[in-house]
Amino acid sequence: MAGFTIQGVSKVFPGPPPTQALQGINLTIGEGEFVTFLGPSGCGKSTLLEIMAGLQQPTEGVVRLGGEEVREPSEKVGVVFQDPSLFPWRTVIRNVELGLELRGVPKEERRAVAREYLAMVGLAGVETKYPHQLSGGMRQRVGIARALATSPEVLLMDEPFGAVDHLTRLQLQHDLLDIWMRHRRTIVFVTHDVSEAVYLADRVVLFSPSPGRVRRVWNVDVPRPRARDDLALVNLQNEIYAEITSLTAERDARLVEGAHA
Ligand SMILES: Nc1ncnc2c1ncn2[C@@H]1O[C@H](COP(=O)(O)OP(=O)(O)OP(=O)(O)O)[C@@H](O)[C@H]1O
Repeated sequence: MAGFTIQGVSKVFPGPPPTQALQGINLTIGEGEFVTFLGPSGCGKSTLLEIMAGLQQPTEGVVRLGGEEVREPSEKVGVVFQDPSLFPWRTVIRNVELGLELRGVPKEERRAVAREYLAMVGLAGVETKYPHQLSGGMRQRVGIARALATSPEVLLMDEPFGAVDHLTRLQLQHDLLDIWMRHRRTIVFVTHDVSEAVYLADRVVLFSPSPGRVRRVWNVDVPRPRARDDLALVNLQNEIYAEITSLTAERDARLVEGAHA
């Protein structure tokens, strides 16, 4: 397993006009740690996650995974996006075994692994169905099983539960924690939802926008399994809401200043 070291990472998207998506990000994520990235829209959470996945290059700075510089996508990293992007013409099990198939793993072996991960995400019995026959929550579980099937050391998740209904989302959070507690892979999870960020994480990183910077980091020192109404979690949520309110007020004040300049 491996952790990340993010040193002086900035990202400018060329224009016109150029957009400074990230500026001076320094962050260390420990091996086996569960970290959530939180922040208002446009503060660079997805951009940083994509740089960590090797899908984008930083303009400045470096990201290391287990000491090695991340320059391109690697087998060590599994990625789950909001849209699981399953292939509609492949059955559920053939979607899950895709990564193993691309690596040339023999059919019997990859099928057994895919079956195991489908069972792990609570989907035993739907192997031969097609994606359109599943609910949104089930499709997202297939996406998670597919990411896990290649045994990555790290799971990077970008709003993976953003498109499912509230009750399904709570269940998926519970199941993800269950998987994490059994396998202790490093997980970095992007969300807009303060309660989700706090419930899941060992540490919550709040970003501020224009340009994206780390605003504040909180340790969530609450043992698992956690009750969602645990007083310490609720107090932490309130503290984070207050910080988001103040960063939004600061941004609005800057906009007004800019308009009067
Ligand atoms: N490919 C791109 N080209 C140009 N600008 C981009 C590109 N990708 C992102 N940006 C800009 O970079 C900034 C950060 O975007 P990013 O998607 O990383 O933010 P985010 O915090 O993940 O937002 P959201 O929560 O809405 O998904 C935004 O201003 C966005 O418009």
